[in-house]
Amino acid sequence: MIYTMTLNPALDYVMHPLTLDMGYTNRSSSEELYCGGNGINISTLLNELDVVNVAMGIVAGFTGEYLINELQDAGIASNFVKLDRGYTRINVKLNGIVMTMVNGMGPKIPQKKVDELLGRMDVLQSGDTLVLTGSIPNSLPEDMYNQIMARLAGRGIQFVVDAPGQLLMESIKAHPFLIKPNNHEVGRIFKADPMPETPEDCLPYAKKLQEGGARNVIVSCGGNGSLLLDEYGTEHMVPTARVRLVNATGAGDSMVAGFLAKVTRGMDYENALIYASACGTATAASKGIAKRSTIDRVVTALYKKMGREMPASIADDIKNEKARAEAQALAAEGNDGEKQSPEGE
Ligand SMILES: O=P(O)(O)OC[C@@]1(O)O[C@H](CO)[C@@H](O)[C@@H]1O
Repeated sequence: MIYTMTLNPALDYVMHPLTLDMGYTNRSSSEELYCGGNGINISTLLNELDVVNVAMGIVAGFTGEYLINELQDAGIASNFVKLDRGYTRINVKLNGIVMTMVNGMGPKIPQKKVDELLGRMDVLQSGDTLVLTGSIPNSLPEDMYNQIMARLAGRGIQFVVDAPGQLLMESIKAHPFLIKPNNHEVGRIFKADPMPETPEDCLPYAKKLQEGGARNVIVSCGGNGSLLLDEYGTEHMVPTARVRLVNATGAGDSMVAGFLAKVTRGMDYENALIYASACGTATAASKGIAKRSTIDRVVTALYKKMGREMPASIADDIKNEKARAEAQALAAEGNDGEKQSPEGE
């Protein structure tokens, strides 16, 4: 079973301002509200790929209630500790000509709620995967991820960490199965000058992260593709399919979800990376986290661009999903027909 941990979840309020003038009232042309926070995005995409998972974390207030209800409606199992005060943050994403984000700080978390969360994690068993991702609220210790991994150490649980800067460097000491920084994060960690932009540029830094303890290191490089330095020392580099950018929020999380969805079902690392890259691109081309139909389209385009044959398991999956969607559309048409018939009896 895959568990995702979001210590500081959010509702992502995406606004589309036509202009953005600091110091003036700006008007948005449309808005959307999504459940967010890295772990929740990963759970959402795993669910889209029919991978059963549990979203864990800490929520508060009316925004936390909304989040839990939305996850439930989407069929995602959740196990969140509820705070007695405060509210889950609302992160504002201003999606104009350039993307500007203002992420909230999140509620204050008392120690007794941290203890409750740690206690709930005792359900994890050998063979489970725990994804630790996203920022840690100010009121929690900086080494929170390490505390969690230390508590669960020796139980045969695989850890995946996607965290910024020092948090990531601390986490790799626990030998996580996978980490996934992006090229800029890697550049900042190692004070690289110039910034690494391509998978090739990132390779020396991925090696350092592996030397520090991480087993598999994926570095995403936006439109320049991605790199996986796997635990056997093999380097995999994959380009990105070309799409029209709609909203990059959650693209990195979608990569992690796509990779896990495939490796936990036994796929080799190279093809899992290609699939992961397609999931990230599909989300960048979507409003919110990508739907299955977009992922299937992007993954097909990416294999074509690479001039490679798609593994049979992915091709079959796409065929089955297409047949399911067509059957569903037909059934819906049938229902509409019934409703429209004026006096059916
Ligand atoms: O403030 P953090 O925890 O660093 O990042 C949170 C966040 O920006 O990351 C996700 C995208 O990865 C969004 O859903 C969410 O708003």
